[in-house]
Amino acid sequence: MICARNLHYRLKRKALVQDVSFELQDGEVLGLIGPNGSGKSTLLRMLSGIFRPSAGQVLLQGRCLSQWPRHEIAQHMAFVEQQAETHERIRVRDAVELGRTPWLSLLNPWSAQDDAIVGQAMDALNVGHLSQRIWHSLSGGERQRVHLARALAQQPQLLLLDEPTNHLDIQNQLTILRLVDELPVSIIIALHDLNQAMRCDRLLLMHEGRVFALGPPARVLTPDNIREAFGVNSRLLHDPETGQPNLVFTD
Ligand SMILES: Nc1ncnc2c1ncn2[C@@H]1O[C@H](COP(=O)(O)OP(=O)(O)OP(=O)(O)O)[C@@H](O)[C@H]1O
Repeated sequence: MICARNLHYRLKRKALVQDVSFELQDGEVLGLIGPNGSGKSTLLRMLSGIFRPSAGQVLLQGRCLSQWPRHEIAQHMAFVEQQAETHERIRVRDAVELGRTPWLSLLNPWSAQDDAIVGQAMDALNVGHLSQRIWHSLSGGERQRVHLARALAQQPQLLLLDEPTNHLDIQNQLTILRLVDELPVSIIIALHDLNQAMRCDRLLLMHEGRVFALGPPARVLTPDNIREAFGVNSRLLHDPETGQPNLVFTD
């Protein structure tokens, strides 16, 4: 689906991301974890094509991202940034409809099918009741859900999500995590909550711009890795009823 080959990103003389390589399989959910400033957002921006790598390559379906026309990238992947902004005075329904832009052309004008796709995306994120509200009047969590609805309306095969549960109350966090579990697309999701990260198929743990560990959650979220990367002690407990693993932390 998407492949990072020896990606580097330098700003002036500072290396923000160094030598990151991995390959995402179709349908896989890869969790991106790491302390503040470890390079997660910078990596996501390179994968989305917003940042051009200083060295290395992003391959989308085997072809270098820099060779893809912008609208074709948008037909394949959608990116929900951490503090995504949008135009002033735009209504929520219009913001979600923007997700259909990559699919529209003179030969392919807006149709009832586009209306239906937008409606489904709004229902999935529970923002239908906000349809006529001005985007700027929304709360942080409502904005986050509208951005996610816009990304779903884009019908991508790959979703890049930068801390999508930020700002959300617990019910909406669980809604997003359930969507991530159920959507039949590949997903790369940056998360700070390590217990939420445990639901991913694989985890990429970043530390100081580099890959510190990559693999299944149980192999990445070890007490040693957590201590070295985050500087905290942890223990894995199991829920007595469900048997689900749960990390608890001490400093
Ligand atoms: N425009 C910039 N100028 C200077 N340094 C920058 C710039 N943008 C990012 N950085 C630095 O690059 C490093 C990586 O930032 P990045 O936002 O990718 O980290 P992150 O892992 O996403 O952090 P967080 O968990 O806090 O969101 C940080 O040290 C950050 O301060």
